Amino acid sequence: MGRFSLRMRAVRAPRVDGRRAALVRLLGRALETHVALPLFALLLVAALWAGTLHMVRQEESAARAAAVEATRELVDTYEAQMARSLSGIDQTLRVLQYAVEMNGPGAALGAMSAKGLLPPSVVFRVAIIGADGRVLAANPAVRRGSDVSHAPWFAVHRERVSHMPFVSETIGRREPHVVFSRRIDDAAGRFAGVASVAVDPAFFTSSYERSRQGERGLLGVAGEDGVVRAVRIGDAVSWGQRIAPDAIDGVALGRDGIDGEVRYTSARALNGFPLVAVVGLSEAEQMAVFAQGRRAWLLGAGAGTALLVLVVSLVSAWSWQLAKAKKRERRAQETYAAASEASPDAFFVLRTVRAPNGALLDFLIETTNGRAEQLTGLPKAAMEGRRMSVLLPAYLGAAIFDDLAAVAGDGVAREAEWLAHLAPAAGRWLQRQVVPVEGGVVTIVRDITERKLAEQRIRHLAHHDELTGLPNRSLLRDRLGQAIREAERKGGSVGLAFIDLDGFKLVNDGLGHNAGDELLKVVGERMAQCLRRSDTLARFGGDEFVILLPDSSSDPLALTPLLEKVRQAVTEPVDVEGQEVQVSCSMGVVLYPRDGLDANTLMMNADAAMYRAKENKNSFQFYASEMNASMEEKLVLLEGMRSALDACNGGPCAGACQFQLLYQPKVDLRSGRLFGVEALIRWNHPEHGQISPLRFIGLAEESGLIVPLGDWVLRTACAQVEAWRAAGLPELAVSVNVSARQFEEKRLVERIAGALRDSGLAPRQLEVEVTESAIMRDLGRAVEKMREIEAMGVALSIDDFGTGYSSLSALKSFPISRLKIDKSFVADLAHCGDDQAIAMAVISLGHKLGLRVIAEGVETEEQRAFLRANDCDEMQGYLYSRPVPPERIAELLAGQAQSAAGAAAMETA
Ligand SMILES: Nc1nc2c(ncn2[C@@H]2O[C@H](COP(=O)(O)O[C@H]3[C@@H](O)[C@H](n4cnc5c(=O)[nH]c(N)nc54)O[C@@H]3COP(=O)(O)O)[C@@H](O)[C@H]2O)c(=O)[nH]1
Repeated sequence: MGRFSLRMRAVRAPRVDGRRAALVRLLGRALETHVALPLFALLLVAALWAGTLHMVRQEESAARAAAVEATRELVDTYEAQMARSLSGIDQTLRVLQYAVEMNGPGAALGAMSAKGLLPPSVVFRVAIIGADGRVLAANPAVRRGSDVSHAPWFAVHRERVSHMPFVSETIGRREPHVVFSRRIDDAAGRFAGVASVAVDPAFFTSSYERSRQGERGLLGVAGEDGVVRAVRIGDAVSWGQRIAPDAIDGVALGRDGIDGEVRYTSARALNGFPLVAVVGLSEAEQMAVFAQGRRAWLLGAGAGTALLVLVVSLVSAWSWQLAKAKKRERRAQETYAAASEASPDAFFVLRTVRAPNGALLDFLIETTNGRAEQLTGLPKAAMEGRRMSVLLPAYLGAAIFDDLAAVAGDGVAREAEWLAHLAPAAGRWLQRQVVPVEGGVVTIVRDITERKLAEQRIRHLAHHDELTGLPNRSLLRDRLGQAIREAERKGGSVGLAFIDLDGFKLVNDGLGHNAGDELLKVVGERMAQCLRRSDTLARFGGDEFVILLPDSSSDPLALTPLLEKVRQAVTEPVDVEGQEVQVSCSMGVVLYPRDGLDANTLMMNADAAMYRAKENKNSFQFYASEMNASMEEKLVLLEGMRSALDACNGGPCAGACQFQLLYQPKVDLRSGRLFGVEALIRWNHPEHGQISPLRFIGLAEESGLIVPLGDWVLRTACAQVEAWRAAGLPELAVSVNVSARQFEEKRLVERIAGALRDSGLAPRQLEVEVTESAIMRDLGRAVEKMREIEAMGVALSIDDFGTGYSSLSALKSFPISRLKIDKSFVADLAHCGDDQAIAMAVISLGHKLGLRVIAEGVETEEQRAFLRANDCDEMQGYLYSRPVPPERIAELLAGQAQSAAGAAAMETA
């Protein structure tokens, strides 16, 4: 039960809370001006109209009461007047009766006149009528004997004995009148005639006062028979209508039968006469003042209502707009609060704290968000409502306060980045955005540490070499520029050394790029250790390094100890992937201002000096102005080579072909038989004489010209060997050197096939010599290509074997037939144990792989003897023959053929 009731409460509570909240919301809404004000205005309008209508009703009652009272007063007055008038008329009738009785009908009027008892004849016409109905006497006089016996009023008296006066209806067209009459009896009581007074009906309504009764008031006399004897409405007097006055002695409101006007009417019976006095006041006229007042009241109330509605509408509309704006602002604040809570940025809404004179003293934290808590390590409650100077005591003198104050001052947003020093954000890069708001500023703080680190990384990458971490070309340029400016200012000197490693290519090509990279790193570190902190060692790419000595001596000799130190550091052996390698370096050195006044000139001259040093290798060379000539010389040489080749290929402006192939014989070491030749190119320059391939093959390789040049060599050699065959000389093979660039060229196989096809040479008579380094540049691709060449039936041999760093395991997979021991190992073969060991190792290795081994550069008998003794298969060298023109080979071949023929003959003999 307990659990049940608890659960019930738990279930109900939210509904009750919900209802209460809805009620509170409703009340809250009702309290909003744009709702409360119209409601209040409605009440006000209702009260205004209730008051107004009440007042109107009061006024109306008063007006109606006044009208009733006025009617009553009027009827009193009129009754009194009529009573007096009727009494006078009746008096006249009685006197007439008496005069007739006393004086007889003929003298009665005279007697009355004599006594001044006749009423004015203008209003009252007095007459005495005999029993036969003939007028006996009248005042004013009428024709004697006029007969009125047919008049109803005469008949009434004749027929009936009554001592009451009779009042006729209003009669007569031309001169309307009401006849008042009394019966005259003789002494015996018989009917003797009638005394009459005819009165103008207007007489009865002459007391009509426009000031009291208005234009449409009513004043009149009616008979008890309901027939109006005289009635006046405004100025119009009429008679004969029928009315039924129902307010005898009272006041009634209604429409009478005379003109349909609604009137307050009152009637009084006139004592002694069968007449009723009637008074009426037009309701419209009586209520006119009230109606006017009512209109004014209603207009006032209407105007008040309209004004109120207008004011309330305006205020409500304004208030509604205000409420909407507030709602929007509230929503925006809610959204802002939600967004700011979800934001990765810290927000601080800061209000300015100012001195009475307006000077900015401080900022007060109004609101902040969760991220701000993390950034400052303070809970929101501890920050909100506190001054910045309390939370950050040092901030008033710091740049951040100046920033906030500036934004609060000029309303222009500002941004800044800084490295935080205070925990918990110490060491982090922060960015602040200060934005002006009403009464303060909003500061948005973002942690940009990651971005800063990335920027630093990018900056470092942009200015440093990725492999060695040394400054790169761009940073070196910057520093060189700076050093030049500094030296210019101080009158000092700057040293610059371009360094190129000798033999690096061999390591890189032979042991692979990883080994090359390792070597570069070690050499870079060693060179850097030789320098001062203020010096810069940069890597320009490949195996090129540059040393910048900003505060250098102007004497080149003073630099030599440092350069020597660097040179020695480089030449120390390096252990690369378990293999000891050794490189050296060639350095070209320049000095500012001696060798150039700007960075470009200095770098160009250092490069030229380095190229000169490269000629000797493992040395340094100071720049001399004539060095630049060699660069130009190179260009001239290249251009000459192009046109020479063009000529050899029968180009349009072809002169004589300046290239020539010499052939160096290759002989079998045991038999001494010439079995092949190596084709070696020569350039017979018209001005410079014969130029060694050592001078131009490198340039051809560098420029790419080696490809067409090599093609020419291939075709010429094939054609030559075929020519020897065609000349009937014994068959021999020709080997052609294929440089690295040639070997990598896509169409090499196609070119070889083309040379064979075009010359008609058998593929077995052609051998392609490739250096170790050319193969090792891209081992996979090289093996693939060698297989294609082998598939054509063309032999392959490895030139200069031992000078590179061939992978011995890879050697097995090479489809080669011959290894050539480099002449550098052969030169000291007779004396140098190392070279002997190498030669023997190469011979042994070659044989183990099933290859023939040839030694080149054999110049002496000792060398030949050693090679022969160590089972070397073949040789070439000056000992047997220098490279010679084809004719000489033909002679040698012919000689050999002759000797062979002689020997055969001797054998046969
Ligand atoms: N890609 C091509 N390279 C070529 C071609 N022709 C020559 N070369 C290469 O040029 C380098 C220099 O050649 P060269 O001056 O012709 O020197 C060769 C021989 O003359 C020289 N040699 C031969 N016997 C001896 C000797 O007893 N003593 C001695 N000091 N030198 C001797 O050796 C050079 C042959 O070397 P190699 O090619 O390694 O067999 C040279 O590297 C040539 O390869 C060409 O057409 N294409």
